[in-house]
Amino acid sequence: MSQIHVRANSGDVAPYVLLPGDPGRARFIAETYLEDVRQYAGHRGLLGFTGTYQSVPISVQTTGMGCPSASIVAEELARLGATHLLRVGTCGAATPHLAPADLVIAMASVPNDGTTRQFLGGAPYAPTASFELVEASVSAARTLSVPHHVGLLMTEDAFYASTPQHARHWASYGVLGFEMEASALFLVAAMRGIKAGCLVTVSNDIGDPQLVPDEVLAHGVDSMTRTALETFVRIHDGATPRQGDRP
Ligand SMILES: O=P(O)(O)O[C@H]1O[C@H](CO)[C@@H](O)[C@H]1O
Ligand SMILES: O=c1cc[nH]c(=O)[nH]1
Repeated sequence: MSQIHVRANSGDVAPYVLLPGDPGRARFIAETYLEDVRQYAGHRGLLGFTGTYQSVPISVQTTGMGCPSASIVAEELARLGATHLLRVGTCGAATPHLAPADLVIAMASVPNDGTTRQFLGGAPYAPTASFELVEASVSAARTLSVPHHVGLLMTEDAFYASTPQHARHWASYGVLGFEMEASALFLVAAMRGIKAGCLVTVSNDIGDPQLVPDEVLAHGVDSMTRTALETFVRIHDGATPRQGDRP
């Protein structure tokens, strides 16, 4: 049955789904890295594509910006049979330790957003990435020689509310970068019994409207995407019995 927002049917979406916020990035990833691609959704600009990477079926689904949209997409993907969701996004750096286009592999995200608050009724909760996805992402980044940081993000609603002072305050608690979807993806995945992870590349400093130069960000998106695809290959290979494995 087609979902209300992600207008796809069961069988359209692969178990492994990359989640960019930006529909342009979804199309770019699908057309650049996947083979045998077909677009399965486009309603409301939530472009979705399925293809293969090294023979592993993989989808790329736009989340849109912010937790309300990302939580809808995650819920509908779970209903469509997705088992592993891996965000491929951008973040604002909270600390000078992060350079432009650096890769961050999230372990968890501070939920400074209204969507998780509504789901949880205000109860305290720590939205956390799947260890399987974190471990496979770190391993993939190491193999591909992609420099990376592993740690805490903050998810927020109001892009323009954050200031450098706010960022430095949260950096003193270990927050590396700010973005707008991870907390809801981690929570919805936990509620649905599926796995979620989040990779982000640094597009700017918090409170600084200056984006990193296009060619630098393109390099960050490429490194992040290759890391994400290799992550899914590892998980798929680990889950698929090879010849000689015991039944
Ligand atoms: O580049 P994406 O994946 O959209 O991610 C970040 O960029 C948007 C804000 O500019 C928010 O969606 C934020 O999370
Ligand atoms: O949420 C975000 C994403 C990228 N850059 C920011 O400053 N904030």
